[in-house]
Amino acid sequence: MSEVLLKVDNVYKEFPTHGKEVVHAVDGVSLEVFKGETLGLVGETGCGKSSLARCMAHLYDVTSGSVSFEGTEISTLSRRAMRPIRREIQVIFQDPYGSLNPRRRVGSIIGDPFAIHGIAFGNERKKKVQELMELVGLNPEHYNRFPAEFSGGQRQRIGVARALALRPKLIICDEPVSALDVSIQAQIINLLADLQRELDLTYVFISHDLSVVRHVSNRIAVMYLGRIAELAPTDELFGQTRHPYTRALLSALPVADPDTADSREQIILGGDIPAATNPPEGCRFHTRCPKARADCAITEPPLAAVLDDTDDHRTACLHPLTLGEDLSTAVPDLKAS
Ligand SMILES: Nc1ncnc2c1ncn2[C@@H]1O[C@H](COP(=O)(O)OP(=O)(O)OP(=O)(O)O)[C@@H](O)[C@H]1O
Repeated sequence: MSEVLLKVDNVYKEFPTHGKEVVHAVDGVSLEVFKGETLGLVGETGCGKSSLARCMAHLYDVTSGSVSFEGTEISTLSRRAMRPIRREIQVIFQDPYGSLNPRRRVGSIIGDPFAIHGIAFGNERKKKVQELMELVGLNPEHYNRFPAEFSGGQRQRIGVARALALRPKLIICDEPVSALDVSIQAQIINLLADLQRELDLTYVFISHDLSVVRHVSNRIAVMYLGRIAELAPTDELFGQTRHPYTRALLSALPVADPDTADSREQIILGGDIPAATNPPEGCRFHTRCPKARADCAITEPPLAAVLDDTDDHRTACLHPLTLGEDLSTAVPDLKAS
C-alpha cells in the first residue's frame, strides 16, 4: 500500500466578488498524493488548478474541508504553527520572470529560504546556495548576477533551486514550463525528474497541457470547473479513458502518426465553460456532455471507484461504460452537441 503524503478531503475554495456572487474555484475536491509519485493535475484555464495547489500548500485558507500532510491537519494552522511544515512543502510557479525580483542577485534570491528560516549565515549560506546552483545546472560563479542576465530556462532553474533549499518532501509545480520554449521545457522536465530520483521528492505537477502531464505523471487528475472529473494512473487514463470530458481533451491532442489521426474520433464540445460564479447543479460537466442524462443535472453520476473496489485509485463518471451511445434519456438540448 502506497504511503499517503498529502490528503485533500472535500476541499472548497470560494472567492468573494465585488457583487453578491461568489467564485467557486475549488468545489469539493478529495484526493491523495502518494509518497514518491508525480500526480499530474490537468484542466482548462480557470478550472481551479492553481487555487487547489495553493490550498494544498496552505498558501490559501480553505473555505471548508481539510488538507493534511503526513497525517497532520494543516489547513487550519496559523502561520507560526505552519512554519516547520512550510519547509516540507514548496511551490514552483509558472512565471520565472515575474517570480524573481529583478533588483536582487540570484545568490540572495536562492538563499531566501535560509534567511527566512534562520539557517546558515555568511560564507556557509553562500556555499549552500552555490551547491544548489550546481545541483540544478547553474554555474555557481554566477552567484552575483541579476535575473535579467539569465535565460528563461535558467530563471526557472533559479526557481527550482530556491524550492529545493530546505530539502522539501513535496514540491507543487504550478505550470513550471508553460512560459518556456518547447526545447527548454524538456530540459526543465528532465531536471525535475532527475531531482526526484536523487532527492526522493514527491510532485504535484500542474499543467493545462495534457501531453506534458502525461510525460511526467504516475497518476493524473483531470479537473473541470472546480471538481475532479477523472483520476487514474496515467496509462489507464490514456488506455481506458472513462470520463467524456477526458475523452474530449484527449481527442484534441496532436498525434505523431497520421494513420492514427485519421481513425481517431474528434470530440468537439458544444457551448462554453459555465461561469465559476454559477456552476451547474449535479454533474458540473452535464451542460456540455455528449453522454449526459436527465439525472446528471440533479446528481453527480456514480464514480468508478465506488463500483469497482479493486480499483480504488480511480475516479470517473461511468456513463460511457454503462450507457454506450444510448442518449435516449439525455437532456433534449444536449443531443445536438
Ligand atoms: N484571488 C482570486 N480572487 C477571485 N477569483 C479568483 C482568484 N483566484 C482565482 N480566481 C478565480 O477562480 C477560478 C479558478 O482560478 P484558478 O487560477 O485556480 O484556475 P486555473 O485552472 O489555475 O487557471 P489557469 O490555468 O488560467 O491558471 C477562476 O474563475 C478565477 O477567475
